[in-house]
Amino acid sequence: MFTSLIRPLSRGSQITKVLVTSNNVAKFSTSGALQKDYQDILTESHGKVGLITLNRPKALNALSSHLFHEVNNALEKFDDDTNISAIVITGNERAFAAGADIKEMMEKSFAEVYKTSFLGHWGKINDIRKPIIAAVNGFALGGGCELAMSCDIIYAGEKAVFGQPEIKLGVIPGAGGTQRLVRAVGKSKAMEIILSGRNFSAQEAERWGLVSKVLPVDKVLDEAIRLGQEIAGLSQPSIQAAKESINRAFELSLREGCHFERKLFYSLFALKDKKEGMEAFVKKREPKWTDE
Ligand SMILES: CCCCCCC/C=C/C(=O)SCCNC(=O)CCNC(=O)[C@H](O)C(C)(C)COP(=O)(O)OP(=O)(O)OC[C@H]1O[C@@H](n2cnc3c(N)ncnc32)[C@H](O)[C@@H]1OP(=O)(O)O
Repeated sequence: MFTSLIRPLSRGSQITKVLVTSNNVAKFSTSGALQKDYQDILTESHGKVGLITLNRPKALNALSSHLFHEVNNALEKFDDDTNISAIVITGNERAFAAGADIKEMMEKSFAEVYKTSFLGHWGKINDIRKPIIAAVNGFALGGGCELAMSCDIIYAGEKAVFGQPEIKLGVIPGAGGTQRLVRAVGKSKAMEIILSGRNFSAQEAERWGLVSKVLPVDKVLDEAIRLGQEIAGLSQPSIQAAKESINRAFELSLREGCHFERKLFYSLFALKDKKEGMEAFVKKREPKWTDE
């Protein structure tokens, strides 16, 4: 049996009708939305912003391998789509994602996860060139917190709950949690959170620098899309260069990072957009970006 729903969308968005079938396969009825059928996610475009909604509500968006393969597929499609300049990943009001799917992992042996490189596909998100914004409401636990931290910017609803509770399952974070959390909040806080497995609030996450903005629950997605649209309105080669350079800060020494940044800065002088941006400033007019 088919049920239909119209998502409330922000200003300037395309209206997309989502048909949810009894086996939870979503189809999109307007042009501009992806034609690919997914089972565990929904995808839409809002102008130049691609939106991925995790959609396993009964399991609090637990990250099964299947769901994550779909996320990777959608991310790669948006990254290759010249009509898309920024990507937003969200869940629902109850959960962004309550972690990796414990029911899927429960029976897996060491030999199996090792031989099949169980989390091998997790790193694909790090190769996406376009900015990714996480719009987090509800639980962002374990792999859900790691997914949010793999995004470039996190906006959180005031009731969002973050945490790395893996220690309570007899394991440790496995998708970058021990590495990204310590870089975001420092060693002492990261140790406290990961060794105790205790959750923390959106307000704490903002205070510690993990989250860039805390918003009312019903405003998080709209604001994330609005930020994506703001970014999409700028020169895209510069946006991608800025993202690449900021991410290098996690891997290079300060000296190497500044050297890398300088080279990228010089390279942007080859762009028409550099000439346009500077000329527009001097002539006191709005720039017209061509992304060239
Ligand atoms: C493929 C990429 C994966 C990369 C992973 C990298 C390594 C990551 C490891 C992890 O993430 S381990 C998991 C960490 N997360 C948790 O430990 C949280 C588990 N969930 C909870 O503690 C609770 O569900 C909650 C979030 C505190 C909410 O509690 P509440 O009482 O409100 O709801 P529940 O009845 O517990 O849940 C509703 C429904 O959802 C199912 N569910 C919730 N979380 C998961 C999960 N992580 N995996 C599988 N299923 C989950 C839960 O079982 C319920 O379903 P039913 O049992 O009623 O069918």
